Amino acid sequence: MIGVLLVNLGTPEAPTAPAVRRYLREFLSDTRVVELPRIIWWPILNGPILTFRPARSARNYASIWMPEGSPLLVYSQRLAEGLQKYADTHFPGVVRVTLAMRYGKPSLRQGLAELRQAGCEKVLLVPLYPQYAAATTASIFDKVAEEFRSMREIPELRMLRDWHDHPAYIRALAESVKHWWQENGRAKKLLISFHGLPQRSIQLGDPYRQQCKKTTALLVQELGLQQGEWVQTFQSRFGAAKWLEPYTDKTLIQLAKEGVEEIDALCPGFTADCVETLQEIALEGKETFLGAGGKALRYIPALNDNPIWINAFSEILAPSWQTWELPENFAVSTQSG
Ligand SMILES: C=CC1=C(C)c2cc3[nH]c(cc4nc(cc5[nH]c(cc1n2)c(C)c5CCC(=O)O)C(CCC(=O)O)=C4C)c(C)c3C=C
Ligand SMILES: [Fe+2]
Ligand SMILES: [Fe+2]
Repeated sequence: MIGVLLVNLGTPEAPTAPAVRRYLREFLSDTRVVELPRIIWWPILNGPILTFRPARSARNYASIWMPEGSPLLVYSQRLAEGLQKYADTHFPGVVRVTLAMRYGKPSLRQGLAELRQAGCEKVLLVPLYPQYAAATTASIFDKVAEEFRSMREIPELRMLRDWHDHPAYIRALAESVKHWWQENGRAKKLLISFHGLPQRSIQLGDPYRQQCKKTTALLVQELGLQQGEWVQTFQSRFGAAKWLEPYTDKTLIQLAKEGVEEIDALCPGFTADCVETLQEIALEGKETFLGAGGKALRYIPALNDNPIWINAFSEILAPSWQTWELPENFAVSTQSG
């Protein structure tokens, strides 16, 4: 059996200040995420941040919480189920898909244990981030390696490091945007917003900005957009340091001032909708844009569990299954739906 371990960031267990505090404490204690010396960071984290941020952040989560739970978890889980169904149809008995979170639950330890119990000697680790950053992708790898330290027999491991320029990912994004335009109409401007990163991370060697740029270039080409019909930005600034620019919120204000009336917003770096897309862009971003004189900002949903994406993602993952010990004479086809 080949195990596919999908891993996303993690999310609070409830939209309440105590649950958000637990989540932020684990997340923001990761040295891959905040690269400051602990002697400087610890008092800031345990002082102002964990005192004031949980309540504000909990309100943001409450505004987007689903009956089934946090959108990030709900959509990631549905994606895992969709991929399992695909695998059961095209590679029966060969692939076991499960979801884990880097922070919180379901934990990476649980995910690895589940795959071991299912008899997977091979594990394909799939961080759910199309663009590589040390803060996200490498942090997942670190945690998996840490879990391995307490295991006698570790599985054979592969990692899908990133897929920022994979044709199937670009096609899925373009198709989902076109489909959305058909149903909802189309604004003259497409805002393409990625999660930000401190500028220092790029200076230290993260390929993240370059990969975001490439995703955008390929996507606008696939959509046939001309200069002026799109703009790429970075959102979710945190703390006082300089983050990647242009900032999404400042760009929204500037566009409104320039007389742009309608914007469609897409966040291609997020495979699952979450507080960063549903609250920060669809709610707060819209408020910012309208407050500056814009008329409409319409958020285009993330790929989530869109069947277009489940098929495309399977196409991205299948080569690993195919080349990684399938039963002999196993007929492989990823072409048919
Ligand atoms: C403090 C530094 C942060 C870095 C560096 C960072 C990088 C980074 N994050 C994502 C994806 C997501 N981030 C999400 C939430 C979130 N991110 C930070 C901080 C950093 N992120 C915080 C404090 C939070 C929590 C929300 C808040 O309090 O504002 C989420 C959503 C989680 C959810 O539960 O919905 C995602 C997804 C990427 C891709 C990335 C680097 C490229
Ligand atoms: Fe983040
Ligand atoms: Fe945010």
